[in-house]
Amino acid sequence: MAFGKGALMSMSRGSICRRCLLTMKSMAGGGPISTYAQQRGKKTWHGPKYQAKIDQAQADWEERAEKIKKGEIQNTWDMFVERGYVKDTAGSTKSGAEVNLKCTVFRSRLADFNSGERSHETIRKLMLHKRIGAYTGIDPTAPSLHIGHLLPLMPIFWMYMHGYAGYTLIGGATAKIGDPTDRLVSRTPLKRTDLTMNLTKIHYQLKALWMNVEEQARRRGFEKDWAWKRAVVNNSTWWNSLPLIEVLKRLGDSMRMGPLLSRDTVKNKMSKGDGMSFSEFTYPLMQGWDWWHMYQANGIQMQIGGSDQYGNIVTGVETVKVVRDNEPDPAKKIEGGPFNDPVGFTVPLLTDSAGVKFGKSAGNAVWLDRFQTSEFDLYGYFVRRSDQEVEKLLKLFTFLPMENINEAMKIHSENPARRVAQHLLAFEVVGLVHGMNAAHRTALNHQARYGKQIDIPGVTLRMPKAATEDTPPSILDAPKMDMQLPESLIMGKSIGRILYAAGLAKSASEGHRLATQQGAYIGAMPGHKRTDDNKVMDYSQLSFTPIKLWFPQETRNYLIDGKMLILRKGKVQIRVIEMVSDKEWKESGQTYPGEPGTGALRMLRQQLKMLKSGMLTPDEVKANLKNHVEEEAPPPGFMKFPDQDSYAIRRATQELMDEIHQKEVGGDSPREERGE
Ligand SMILES: Nc1ncnc2c1ncn2[C@@H]1O[C@H](COP(=O)(O)OP(=O)(O)OP(=O)(O)O)[C@@H](O)[C@H]1O
Ligand SMILES: N[C@@H](Cc1ccc(O)cc1)C(=O)O
Repeated sequence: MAFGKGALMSMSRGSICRRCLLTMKSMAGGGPISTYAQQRGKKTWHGPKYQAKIDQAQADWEERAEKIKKGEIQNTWDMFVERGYVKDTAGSTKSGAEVNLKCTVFRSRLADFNSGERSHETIRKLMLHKRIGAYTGIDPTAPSLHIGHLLPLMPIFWMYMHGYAGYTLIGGATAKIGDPTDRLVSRTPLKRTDLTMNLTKIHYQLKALWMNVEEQARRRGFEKDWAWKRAVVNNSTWWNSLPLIEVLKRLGDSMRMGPLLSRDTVKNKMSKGDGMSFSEFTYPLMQGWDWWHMYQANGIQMQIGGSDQYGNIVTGVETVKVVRDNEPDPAKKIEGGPFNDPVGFTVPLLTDSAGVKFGKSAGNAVWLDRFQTSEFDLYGYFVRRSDQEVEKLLKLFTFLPMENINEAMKIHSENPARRVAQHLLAFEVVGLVHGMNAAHRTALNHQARYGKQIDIPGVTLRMPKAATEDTPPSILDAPKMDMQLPESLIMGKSIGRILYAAGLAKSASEGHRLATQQGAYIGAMPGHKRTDDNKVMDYSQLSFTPIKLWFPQETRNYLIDGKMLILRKGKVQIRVIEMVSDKEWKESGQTYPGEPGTGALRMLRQQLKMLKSGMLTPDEVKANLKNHVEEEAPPPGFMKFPDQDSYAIRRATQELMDEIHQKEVGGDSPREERGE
């Protein structure tokens, strides 16, 4: 929240002390519009238009709080409790008593907070008064999110739809250490290329999820306004440039060893497990520092996690307060107190039928990546849930209002065998994870496969239009991101050919065009110059730089760990390419577009051979070629192949056409007639 003149004037009603003024400003502005600079009272001036937006957002928030108080709308926190999202809460108001309540205007609001009350109540009031920001973090220790991750993400998504800031964090830095929580044996260190692959895939998965959240918000009638804020962040962004001395001074001096050593994870791992490394021991402090970073930079005052994260969240609350209160520069100090203290909560753990936490470590994950768990299987998983748990899951995993859930459960109870509630749940989850088109398509596929009419309350199933060439590529139906390509291509061929082979261009020449027009990107440090030694992307932090037309031998400079290349076209078409030896490539039986001796060229030569030997007639050859030839009518005596740009293909086509001509009409071939 900035100190525009207008805001200051409108704030000057009553006698507000400076500290309360600051608190009030951050309270109303909160997540999206209050930053560390602003909370610590640094005056930033905005233009009148921007200021008007801020004032409007603040007025809307206060109006909303009034409506909640009158019982006209529900406090978001109460909704969380009602739907079963809240397991344990963290953060208390003890420091609230320290706030100086001299001013008259603000006293009543601050008085809402009682010193030492339960964090549950504090959060409720905080969410009433302040547009806070919240985050949940995920370490990219697997190549996909799974349905267990959706659980802490759901309250983040709900908060976004209700006007709070929703942040999703990828732990590029923390994944290098590995969270030791609840483990007796340390995690196997991730290979650098695996970490890069995982974080690239999870980054785009989260982006797709957020797009679907927007779709769900529209579906449910939430009106998006200027103050809504969401983000996908990676903690490598700050850890890669954070001096150790700053962490030790701001945090290390004040954190006491006693409480850290007495944590169950530490005690158990040391006494019953394989011991604890120093970096594992500091993991919760890293997570806490993440929170501090986003607290001061983005107004993120809340952290949400699965119930196994409770200890880390409690340590995080402490970390944020300690680092905040250790600010040596008085001008930068952020006030403590009920409006500014960090709070958090955990969601219950989603378990399988044997009561085991769903997750990658337990090996029972249901993945959100459609190439790991198909849309059909994800739908099927939710259709199979029992009658006892379906209502609970509808509350947790859908944005359906409670009235709709109650109504659906009523219809369900009339004939449970039809599994109406389960189909509603499956339809909504597939809609959230893969988009509404996928939800309709998958439900209809289920209907066709099992031959039973599916009834989903409030939904008329429709087959979505198939994507066409002209439909802009969407992140939701993007092809598989990870692929392999052989060394001879990556190390020896032009970048245009590589783009073609990776499926990012329709032909090698389009690949070249992309490279000359800088329409494609490579995973690399941004803004490098041709002479830079270190162009390679940091393996824990995704960064892109436009591809230029370079010599084939240049591509090797961009290989991550000598064997991985990341390419991007547009915003969402990504390929994470593992370079394999030519021998491995051959053994795998794969081919890539434009591969010498494969595809069109090989087929053309084969057909020519068989035509010449009389094994095939000209009509048979034409029929065989049909699928390979481009749609548009070719000029007479000529066939157009998609990758005709290649000289070899052009030549082979011509030879074949000549042979067909000779066989059909005899005499000279068109080429000979033309004297070529
Ligand atoms: N089954 C689950 N139920 C609820 N929350 C979960 C579940 N699985 C993961 N989470 C939460 O998702 C967030 C990220 O979890 P994390 O990256 O540790 O995934 P994970 O699959 O639990 O990993 P691992 O099994 O390796 O510990 C954490 O807040 C975690 O508590
Ligand atoms: N420790 C969390 C992931 C996480 C990482 C960094 C954070 O800031 C927050 C959460 C987990 O393993 O589940």
